[in-house]
Amino acid sequence: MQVELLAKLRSVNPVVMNISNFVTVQDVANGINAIGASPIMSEEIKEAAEMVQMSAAVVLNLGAFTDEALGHIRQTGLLANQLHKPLIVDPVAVGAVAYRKQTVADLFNVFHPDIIRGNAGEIAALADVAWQSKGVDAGEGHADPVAIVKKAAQKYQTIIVMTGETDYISDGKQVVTVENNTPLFQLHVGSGDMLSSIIGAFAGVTSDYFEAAQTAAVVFAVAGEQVADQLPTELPGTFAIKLLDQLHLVTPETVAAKGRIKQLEMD
Ligand SMILES: Nc1ncnc2c1ncn2[C@@H]1O[C@H](COP(=O)(O)OP(=O)(O)OP(=O)(O)O)[C@@H](O)[C@H]1O
Ligand SMILES: Cc1ncsc1CCO
Ligand SMILES: [Mg+2]
Repeated sequence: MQVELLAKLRSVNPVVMNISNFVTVQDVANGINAIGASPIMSEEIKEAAEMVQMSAAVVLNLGAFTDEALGHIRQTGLLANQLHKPLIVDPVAVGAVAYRKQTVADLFNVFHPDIIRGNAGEIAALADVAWQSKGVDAGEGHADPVAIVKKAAQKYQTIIVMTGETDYISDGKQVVTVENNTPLFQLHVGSGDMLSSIIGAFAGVTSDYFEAAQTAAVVFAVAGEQVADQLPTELPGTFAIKLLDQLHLVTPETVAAKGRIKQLEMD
């Protein structure tokens, strides 16, 4: 983890292009803005080339796409690869809906994601590991998270961020964990979507995507934990508002002091 990346992000203010979902689009745009990057959302294929070109990173959220949108998603992913822009994919509910799993497999035949961010149910599904996903939520499973995240990273030759009570981040060889967090994240629909796009913001200011993914995960988790510490009880609405505030206020020094990030020993 390089906390200095947070200062760099804020000085560069990278443009992050998103194909988002209608459920969480506002939170995602505000999350990108609050951390110190510049969001732009797109729904039109005719602007894809120009918009990918002007962006520092591209995030494809597969939360609620139509058949028509798939052409745009496909083209944008392909352009991101061709123009060497970091490409982040959030494979929402890919463990719960077979159509989505097939769609993601088809998309990954067209373009290559540099980073995939999902919950345990989503990453287990991508890794072909048995798991009981539940809608957009992680659901239940017993497989070893370290094995899942490594298998997914190896299968797709990419960086995987698997979020949950502990976040697991792997490049297929190494695995890093982030233990900060608060259950309040789960009471706010779109916490994961926000993180996926914030990962894009970090990947927009470094060519080391493993580093970008780890730093984004720990910054986001520390900000959420700081908010939870200020609340007298579980207040999901207040949490959502204050999370935006804290993404803006959180400093590299606080993240360095409070971040519980560990590199696991691999055999
Ligand atoms: N049980 C938990 N306890 C604490 N923090 C959690 C827990 N589950 C997830 N988180 C944190 O919540 C954030 C979002 O991750 P999550 O796994 O919930 O994504 P998601 O399921 O895709 O969310 P969404 O679909 O609402 O966008 C991450 O920062 C993650 O670390
Ligand atoms: C609830 C929900 N449904 C489709 S996308 C979404 C937001 C979480 O990704
Ligand atoms: Mg999600």
